[in-house]
Amino acid sequence: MQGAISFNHITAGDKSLFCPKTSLSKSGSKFSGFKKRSLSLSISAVSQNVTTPESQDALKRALAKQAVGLVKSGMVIGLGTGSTASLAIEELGKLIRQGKLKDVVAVGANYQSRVLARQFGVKTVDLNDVNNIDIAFDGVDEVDFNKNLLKGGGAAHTMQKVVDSVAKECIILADQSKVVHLLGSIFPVPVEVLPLAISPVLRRLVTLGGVPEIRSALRKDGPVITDLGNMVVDVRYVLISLSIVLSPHFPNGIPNPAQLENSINMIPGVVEMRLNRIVSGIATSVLVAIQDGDNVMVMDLEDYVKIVDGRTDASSTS
Ligand SMILES: O=C(CO)[C@H](O)[C@H](O)COP(=O)(O)O
Repeated sequence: MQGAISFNHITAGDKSLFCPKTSLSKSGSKFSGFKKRSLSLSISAVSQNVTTPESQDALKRALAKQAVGLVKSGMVIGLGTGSTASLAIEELGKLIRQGKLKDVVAVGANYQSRVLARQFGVKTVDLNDVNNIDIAFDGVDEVDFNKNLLKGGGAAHTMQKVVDSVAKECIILADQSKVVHLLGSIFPVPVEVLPLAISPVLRRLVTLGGVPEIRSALRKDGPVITDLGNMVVDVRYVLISLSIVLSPHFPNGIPNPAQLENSINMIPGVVEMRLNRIVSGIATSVLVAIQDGDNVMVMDLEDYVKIVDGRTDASSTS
């Protein structure tokens, strides 16, 4: 059947999870311990929209469970920030409390992950106390089909990038609402900036074609100040909507994330922005969770893209 892909059915706890037959890990051990049976997935699953916060939470929970299933005793784990990474920390804590994992320590990228780790019984160490990180888990605001990542919705991207890049393996957890054709389609690009350099940086961002806005805090007057004491500027690339002429399907978004990341990170006063895929010891894996009727499925981004491509072919031939 065109657009269909074969999956293994994985049962984990009280939820039904699914994953593709392809392994996510070079070690090939990712899905050990799960019960498998075969399943055929219709392309209709990827066209469903995640519309309720409840269904999105279910996808994030499934991603979290899948991710911590990769952890082995004795590992050093990198903890990202955001609601998805927080669920992974909670699930990791459960496995440690149940005695299924021993001697696991974690490096939290930010205050949020360190606080949650302590709350859920995950021992934390400083990044400077470890020689390497075995696996890092992190959420994402947008991910494109080439694993380019737009992060920083929680103003935490600078240290996340450091932790993720130190990790031998970095697993990005994306519910299906996060997968986009072009980065910047939904979210602005967050740039962490030294407060004393804010004006010159804003001017340079404008010359690069962006429309920058200093991020304001919600429950504090004035700007968001990051864990590192800096400001965050959110940049929209409305001018890039000129790409509508070249690419009518993607009226907005960033055609070349690596180039834009390099240009912005070269501006003096910019601490960090994060668009480009992470190049670490082992290539980043992106797990995507999708809703298929009552079931939640978790798969590699590559397999998700295959399904989307199937949908494209099917509609273009109908
Ligand atoms: O980059 C981040 C924080 O700076 C988060 O990973 C990103 O915002 C995703 O968050 P969530 O899992 O809550 O959707």
